[in-house]
Amino acid sequence: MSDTTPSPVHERGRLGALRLLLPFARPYRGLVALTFLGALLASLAQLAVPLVTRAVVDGPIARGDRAGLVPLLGLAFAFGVAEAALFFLRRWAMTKGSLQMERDLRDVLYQRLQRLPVSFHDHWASGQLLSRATTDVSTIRRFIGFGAVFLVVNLVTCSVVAVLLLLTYWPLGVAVLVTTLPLTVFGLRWEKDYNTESRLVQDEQGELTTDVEEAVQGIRVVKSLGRSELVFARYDRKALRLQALQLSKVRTLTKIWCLFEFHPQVTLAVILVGGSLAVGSGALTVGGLVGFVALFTVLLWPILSLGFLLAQAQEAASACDRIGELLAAPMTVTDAPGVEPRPVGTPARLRFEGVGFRFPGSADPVLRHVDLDVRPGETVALVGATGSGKTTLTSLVGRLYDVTSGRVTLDGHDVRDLPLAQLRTVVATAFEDATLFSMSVRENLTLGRPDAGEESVAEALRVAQAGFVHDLPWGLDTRIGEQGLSLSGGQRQRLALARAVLGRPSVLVLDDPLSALDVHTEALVERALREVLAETTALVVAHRASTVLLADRVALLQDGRITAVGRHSDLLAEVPAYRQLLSSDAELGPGGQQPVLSELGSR
Ligand SMILES: Nc1ncnc2c1ncn2[C@@H]1O[C@H](COP(=O)(O)OP(=O)(O)OP(=O)(O)O)[C@@H](O)[C@H]1O
Repeated sequence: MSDTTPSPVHERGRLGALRLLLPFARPYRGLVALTFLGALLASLAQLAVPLVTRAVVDGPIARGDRAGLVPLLGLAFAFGVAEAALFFLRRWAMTKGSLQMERDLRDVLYQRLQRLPVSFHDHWASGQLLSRATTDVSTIRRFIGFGAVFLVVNLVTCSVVAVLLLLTYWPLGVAVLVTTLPLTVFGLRWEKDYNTESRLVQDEQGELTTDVEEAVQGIRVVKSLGRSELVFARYDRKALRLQALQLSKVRTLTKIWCLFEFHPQVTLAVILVGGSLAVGSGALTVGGLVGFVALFTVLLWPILSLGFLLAQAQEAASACDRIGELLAAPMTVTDAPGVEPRPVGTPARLRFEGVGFRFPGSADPVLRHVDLDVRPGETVALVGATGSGKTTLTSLVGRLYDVTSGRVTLDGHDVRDLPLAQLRTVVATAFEDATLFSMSVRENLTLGRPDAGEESVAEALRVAQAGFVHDLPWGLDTRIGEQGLSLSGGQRQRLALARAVLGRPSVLVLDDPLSALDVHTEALVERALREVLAETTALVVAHRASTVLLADRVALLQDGRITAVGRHSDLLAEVPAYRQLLSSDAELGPGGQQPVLSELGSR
């Protein structure tokens, strides 16, 4: 997997990136509305208490009217009960809505990752994708389940309180508003820094995730090379960098919090001094001052929490930015508009017509003017030096990549004119690197053909000589470990082969499928495979001389061009490059391959 290509940290988005969440919130607008309504009404109920307090001080207390206290205290109690009920409503609606939105976001992201083309995955480190699909989604859920609501509610509360303060005694109200100016100026500046730092931290977390994933997946290589310490040192350097970035982020956050902590103390001092003077001069009643202070105390939590909530919003915005990059990545391999299934026979005719291919971002094409006609029922072996483009050519059949010039056809239909679902049913591929999933053997086998019956499964297992699965503890229902690591390389390869031949596809693409088998098993698999190959069209990448023997014809690929096609005995006799390739293969290969080569000459 190559390095990631996260977008550079820049001004893009900032809080505007949160717009990404709007389509996810739309289906739950009822719950969202209830959440905001509950939170707003609860805040207003809370605001009523200082107003009642002022009425109590200036009314019954000032007049010594005990009986007048009762209705006012009853009113305060009613507001308290209402606040509690609204709190419950808000928590219920908020939790339900945010968890549903989180699930939707996860689903959309997962589907997108599945549908993005292989060329996208070639350029993105898996750790970056993992951290976006897990950490970033959780960050967003925390924000929509808490921060978003209180950010809005607290801002509304602040505005309402500001108006009430101005109405209570406007000179003091203006003084309070003036003290918020530094809060706004510094807050906005640091918020910008925090945005940049959040993004850097999240990207670095993705890098670390990639390192952990690669170290775990490649544990055998690392151990056998004795490079654990080197790998750890590399990881530690990144961990240190993450720590430094986090420290810098915390420094900015601390500055923001200090500002928001310090502000209310200064403002309270201003209120007490100014308020006392106003009461002394008779411009304000004692009840008015008590109410003013009580109103201001209602503001304390909204102001104190604003720093934390803005930080949470910034992190969520960075997470939206990062997830947005995945959702906006171009879907290059898709169904053309209006494609309909077309008749494709079994076996089908596979043709490469003037095919050229260049990897995105590469200067030179890997394949040039490839013409190859594989007749129905024929098996063609692709032979070529390492890096000559064999795997790339086979990837074009099932549209893992799309040709950049020319076309690939099945029974005369351009593969791009077939629906992907149909194409990937009629074309089956077994890769050299046999990937199995954490599922039962049966689920792994029937992944591409969920409707395959017992008979087909048994037949596929026979062809791939994979009868060993019946000896597993629960037979076909045995769950195999992550990526099938609990099986040997040869066993995994045989299961992957069985998966490909299951259901007799119209075209079978085998990318050196027998490389991990011992000579004896290889011979058994080949014998059974011949039966399958007789009934299907097949393109087989062959590195080993013995695999070539499965084919009716051989195509020699050199530097992205097909330079010779023919029976392998003819090529052996007439094409020096072919002869050289196979003989160097034999010289480099184990001694066990020598007899196979002598067999080659006789065919
Ligand atoms: N995702 C990719 N992005 C850019 N270049 C790539 C990518 N995958 C392969 N290549 C390049 O394309 C060329 C052909 O690769 P390919 O894997 O098709 O060769 P191959 O003939 O199958 O090799 P081998 O026999 O070693 O499997 C190589 O030069 C390789 O470096």
